[in-house]
Amino acid sequence: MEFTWFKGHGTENDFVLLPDHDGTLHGDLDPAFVAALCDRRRGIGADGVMRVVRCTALGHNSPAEWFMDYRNADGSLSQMCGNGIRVFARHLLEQGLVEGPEFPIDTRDGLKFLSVVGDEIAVDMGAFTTGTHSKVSAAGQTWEALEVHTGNPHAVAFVDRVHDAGTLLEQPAFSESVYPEGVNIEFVERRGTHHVAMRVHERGSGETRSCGTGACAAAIATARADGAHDPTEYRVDVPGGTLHVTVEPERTVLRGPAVIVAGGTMEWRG
Ligand SMILES: N[C@@H](CCC[C@H](N)C(=O)O)C(=O)O
Repeated sequence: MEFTWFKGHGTENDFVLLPDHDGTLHGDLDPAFVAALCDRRRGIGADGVMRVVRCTALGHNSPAEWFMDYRNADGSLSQMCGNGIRVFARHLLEQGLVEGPEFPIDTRDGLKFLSVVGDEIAVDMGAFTTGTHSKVSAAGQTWEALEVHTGNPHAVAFVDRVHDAGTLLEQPAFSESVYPEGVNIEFVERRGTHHVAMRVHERGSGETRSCGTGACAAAIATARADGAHDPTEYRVDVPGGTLHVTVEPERTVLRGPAVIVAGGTMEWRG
């Protein structure tokens, strides 16, 4: 198989982009191929793959021209990726496929609005919901975690130090009755006023260096603990850099760096 590909990241949450403007590639993107592509030893290496496809090619009647078809490193689908969509937006801008500085992109979680803010890209993530508390465990410790949905499911646990979560090489334990479809788990440490640090174990990808929907979930849980009602911006430090999340009563806006670092054509022989 021959592909055009690009590689990009947002705070080191990294992705392979596969342009498939007219939607001919879909049948080839089986989970085993995606997992091989994302493998850091036998593939290009990434936390996820994004197929860049026109909404019309999918038969979607959308105000957006482009659809982000997102897959995790194990080949599973997710509804939304906050860093991925910002990298996807950078790709569209660099390739002249959209006119900036503001434009929509469609996702499995619906339409998202992107904007260029200086060197960074922001995404209006839209509505979120919070739910129940349940327990998560890692490195021999157990914490209460708040259920937050930012397009995909999250469990947010406040810890003394992000280091307390241990190596995160294994899946932290979580409540399968609360999260029957799996969950992204954030370990969040308070650093100061409107400032937290976060590590994340992502559903379908393991520990990653950042997670945009996770940063929003962490900021939502922190705003809730702070009793914040007005729009409040939180700084979220992740191992791969820094994200900013504005929490409003009905929605969040995520902002941070998003870059394309390589691209070319490949003949896949894996
Ligand atoms: N890294 C992403 C989230 C990707 C999807 C997630 N692993 C899931 O399965 O829901 C982000 O930046 O939001």
